[in-house]
Amino acid sequence: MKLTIAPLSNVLTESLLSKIDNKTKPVGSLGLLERLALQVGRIQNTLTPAIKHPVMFTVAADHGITDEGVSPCPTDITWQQCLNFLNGGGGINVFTRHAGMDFYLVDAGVKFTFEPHAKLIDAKVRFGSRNFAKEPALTRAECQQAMRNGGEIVQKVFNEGCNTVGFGEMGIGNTSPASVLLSIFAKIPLDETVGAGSGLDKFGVGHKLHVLKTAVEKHGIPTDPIDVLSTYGGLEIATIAGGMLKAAELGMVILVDGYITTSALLAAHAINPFVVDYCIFGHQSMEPGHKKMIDFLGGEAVLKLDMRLGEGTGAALSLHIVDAALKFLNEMASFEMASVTSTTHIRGIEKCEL
Ligand SMILES: O=C(O)c1ccc[n+]([C@@H]2O[C@H](COP(=O)([O-])O)[C@@H](O)[C@H]2O)c1
Ligand SMILES: Cc1cc2nc[nH]c2cc1C
Repeated sequence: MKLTIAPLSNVLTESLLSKIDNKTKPVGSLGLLERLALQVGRIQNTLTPAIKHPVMFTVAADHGITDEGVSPCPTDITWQQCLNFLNGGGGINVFTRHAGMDFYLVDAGVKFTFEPHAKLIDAKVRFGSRNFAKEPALTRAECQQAMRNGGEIVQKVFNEGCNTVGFGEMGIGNTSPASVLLSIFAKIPLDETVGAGSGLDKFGVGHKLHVLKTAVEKHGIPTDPIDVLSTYGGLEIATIAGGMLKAAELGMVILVDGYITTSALLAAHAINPFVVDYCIFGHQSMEPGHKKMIDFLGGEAVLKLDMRLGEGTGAALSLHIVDAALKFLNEMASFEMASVTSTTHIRGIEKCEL
């Protein structure tokens, strides 16, 4: 994979900060909205950033590790939910419509043969990953193919005028690979990364932890990030990682969803750390490891809504806030325009009395 991701330029940082500080408000009073406006302004290298033709990719795949009883859900739910998405009835359909985002379901490796559909992108590498309790989940070639596929789907929407891409996923069992990736990339013991996923009880979580520990003892910890992703990852995770790297290379804004999507970012970050500069963490999921991922990557979540659905739902919801951040930057009056006495020379909350 070609790696030409530029770190964010500082050329406009001072001008953006001064534009933000000159809005008719106490300095810093729009909090995270100010940080988002600055970040997107720097990503797009403009004082008037804007979201254009935002697209959500919900990437789906099945996981051989479900043979070990690590999920409370039947694996058929993966393909059944995919059909639900294609019919427009999933949570992600509702929230992408609400956010004015285009939606695509990407089949990276579902154990099902779908009929062609306008909203379906066929990027199937194989019918599910292998059971990594027994053998590596993917070959390196399969993993790299999935990453290339992710890059290609992003390139296509970019060519069509999209500058903001959201990633979400669907895949029964995929909190297991996500927990292993968190443990390996952030160097956190598995005991602290494994959680309930889609709803395991404490005995189920104990079993999942045992399965994952045994698997990591068997295969060890590869030094190359693509080998980590091949051994323990999944096809949707690899596809998303490749998509994120391409989106950053193209200077796009990346909306990151929950636990599994962020595990893909951990892999992408291990390949090129600058990818994170382009990422907005849509929400902080209820899966306890998600906060650890965001902290490790030095990010902050836009929303905290006690959600743990995945699909891209948290990323889609966060677009409203990102949009509001860009609107204040573009539309709010400056002190000069509104003939309001400027307080921008006053730094520190205690002195900002408007
Ligand atoms: O996005 C999250 O933070 C999240 C947290 C827990 C579960 N999920 C969803 O639940 C499924 C995986 O859960 P599990 O228990 O089967 O590993 C998968 O389809 C995910 O979209 C998603
Ligand atoms: C119904 C259902 C919907 C989902 N969406 C993402 N993961 C899911 C898991 C289940 C079980």
